[in-house]
Parts: sequence; structure tokens; C-alpha cells
Amino acid sequence: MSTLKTTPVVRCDGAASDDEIVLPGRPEAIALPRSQTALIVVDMQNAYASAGGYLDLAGFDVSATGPVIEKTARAIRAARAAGLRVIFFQNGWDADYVEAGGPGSPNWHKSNALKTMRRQPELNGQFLARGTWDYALVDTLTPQAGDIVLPKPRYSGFFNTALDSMLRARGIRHLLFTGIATNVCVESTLRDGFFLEYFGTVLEDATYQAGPPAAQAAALFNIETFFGWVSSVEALESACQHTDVEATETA
Ligand SMILES: NC(=O)N/C=C\C(=O)O
Repeated sequence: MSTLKTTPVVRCDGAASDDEIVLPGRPEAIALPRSQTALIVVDMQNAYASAGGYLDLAGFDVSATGPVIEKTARAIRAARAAGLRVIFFQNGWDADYVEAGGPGSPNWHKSNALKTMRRQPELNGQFLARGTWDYALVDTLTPQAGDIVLPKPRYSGFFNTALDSMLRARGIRHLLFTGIATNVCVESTLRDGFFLEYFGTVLEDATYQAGPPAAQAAALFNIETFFGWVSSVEALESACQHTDVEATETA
């Protein structure tokens, strides 16, 4: 992890606001007005973070996801204490995989979950189907009243979901990202957000890649260089503590 910068500070509205948190980051620090900021927890489901879940059984290494779950829990605690909206994504489809698309969908050809189930029919129905253990969020990350839980059928949380309208209705412009996988659903959502004029920041220590470590490094490079900002959970915790504003109600 390279050093986070405290200056210069990027402000989307130019002027400092009373309720902002200033988050150190790369390539710059970024100011996050609390009422305009949400923490997004991307797909922290057993499928992606647990031994015996989809990624594990499809041959991806998930042995190092424990610390990512812990860091995500810390980010959620810091966000809630600061009055930020928390949004959980859950990736997957109906039990019959109609929403996954058939051979006419690139998803049918590229989804490693679908491909693994086709290769190993004894696994059919097990991966990413609503109602299964695989689809469920990991036990230690439980949504609370006021959080938003958003099912999504493709890698980007903006595609075929109500995310954009939910954010716009609440005046949210800034998205903090945690979750798995950095190089797939985190990056896809942050990129789509960029095109929709959202400011996206990844908390790198609360994310993990699907694939080799180079995939994590490449995703973070792309985000830092082209699409957004990179920061950390510790930086968020410390920035929240140093901001002397009462947490706001998030109705
Ligand atoms: N949540 C994700 O980033 N998913 C990555 C791969 C997949 O869902 O097949």
C-alpha cells in the first residue's frame, strides 16, 4: 500500500462544507459531505468470501478474505457512526437462473459460476441463487435498519437495478467501496458510477481480488489513475473521528 495524501483535497462543489469528512487518498485527498456519501459493501456473500463458496469451488483463492471481512466490518461501523448511508449489494439470480441469461447472453458464457455448474452438474443450483447459503451475506456483516440491501444480476451495481435512482433521490454524490472482487464488481460499479458523475473511492484494505494479486494491483492502478480515488479503512476511521460534527439522521 503506498502513502495516502492529505493534500490537495478534491471537492466536488468547490467550497468546504460544514458536514464534510476529509479522507486522505491517492492521488489526492477527497472531501466527503456526510449527507452526500454512501458506503457500498460489494457482494460480501459466502460465494465470494467463504471457503466452500462459488469462487473457492471454481478455483479462486479465498484463503486471505478473513482480514477483508474484518476491515469491511470496521468500515461499516465507522460509516454508521458518521451518519453515512450503508448499501449492501448481493450478486445473483433466481433459482432457475432465468435472470442469468441463456446462451444469447455473454454472461452465460463468461460467468465462472455458471460455467463451473455446467462443468460439474452436481453443483447446479448451488451458486449465487437467491435463498442459498452461497448467495447469503457472510454471517458477520449484517444489514441494520436504515441500510439498503440491493440485489444485482450483473457485475455492475448500476445495471438493471434501482441504485442510480436511490442515490439521486437521497442527494448522494460520493461512493466509498469495500468488498469482493476489486477487479470485477467493485471496479465495474465504480466505473459506471464515474460515467454517471459519481465520485468513487475504494478502501483498498477492505477489498480483495478474484485472481492473482496482479489483478488487485491493476484494478487499484486503474481506479487511482483514471476513475476515482483509493483510500483505507484506517484513514476513514481517523477522518471520521477528526470531524467534529454530530452524525446526521439517515431516513
Ligand atoms: N462480486 C464479484 O466481483 N464477482 C466476480 C465474479 C463473478 O461474480 O463471477
